Amino acid sequence: MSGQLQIRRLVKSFGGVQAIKGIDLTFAQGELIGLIGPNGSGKTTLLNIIGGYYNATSGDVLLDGQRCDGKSPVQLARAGIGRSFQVTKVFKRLTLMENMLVGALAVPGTSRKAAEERARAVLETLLLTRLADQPASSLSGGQAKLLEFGRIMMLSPRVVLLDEPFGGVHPDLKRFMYDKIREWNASGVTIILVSHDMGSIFGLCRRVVALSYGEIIADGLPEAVKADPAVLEAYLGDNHAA
Ligand SMILES: Nc1ncnc2c1ncn2[C@@H]1O[C@H](COP(=O)(O)OP(=O)(O)OP(=O)(O)O)[C@@H](O)[C@H]1O
Repeated sequence: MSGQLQIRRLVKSFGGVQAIKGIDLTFAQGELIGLIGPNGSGKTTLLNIIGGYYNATSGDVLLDGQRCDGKSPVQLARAGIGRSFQVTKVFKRLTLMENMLVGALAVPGTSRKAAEERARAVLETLLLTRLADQPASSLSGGQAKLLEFGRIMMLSPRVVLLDEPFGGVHPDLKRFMYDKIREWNASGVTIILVSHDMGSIFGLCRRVVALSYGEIIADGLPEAVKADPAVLEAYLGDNHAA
């Protein structure tokens, strides 16, 4: 299994709001794509559909030729899709260690002992060891982001979907996350990064897709997208026009 994603004529409506308006995109295995756009442009909705959390109103998403539809987090983990959320979704009443094991143990053939050892090593790199046996409800926002990132590190992902992964994270650990993202990418993992932190997007990604009101307004090399008049207009609106 590789990690190729194909999005075809995708539409997502919430009542009268069309959040995604019929978009087509193909991401090759091993691409590291930055997904940008002003607030409400459809970035999180697109990740939620790719990750199986929302069903599309029409159109489809294929992962290595197979539709990914309405799957549970455990099924997603098994399929090799790692995901972080804009509003973190850690299991608050479980300990950090238990959180780390949830997805990892869903992968067939994983022994508990090996998973625990790996989880301890990952928690250590994220400076969360002393909290391993605490409930996740005790974490700060930045630490919860790190725990989600750690859960992805427990899988051997082929696709990683990151929605604002750096919010509130200490700069040293942010650098660690950058390194890990580059390492995943170098080993052929397909990564989609949604972030309002343009330094991260333009520092990490070799392809940037810009959305506005549910449509693709630019798709290409970071420098070209950054200078694209439609992108400047979407972000700056009337100020830019003036
Ligand atoms: N569950 C929902 N129910 C109703 N409307 C929704 C829902 N989720 C998203 N929307 C609407 O869909 C549109 C796209 O929202 P989305 O959260 O995908 O944008 P975004 O680009 O991720 O924004 P932000 O940068 O603020 O996170 C918005 O108009 C939003 O209000």
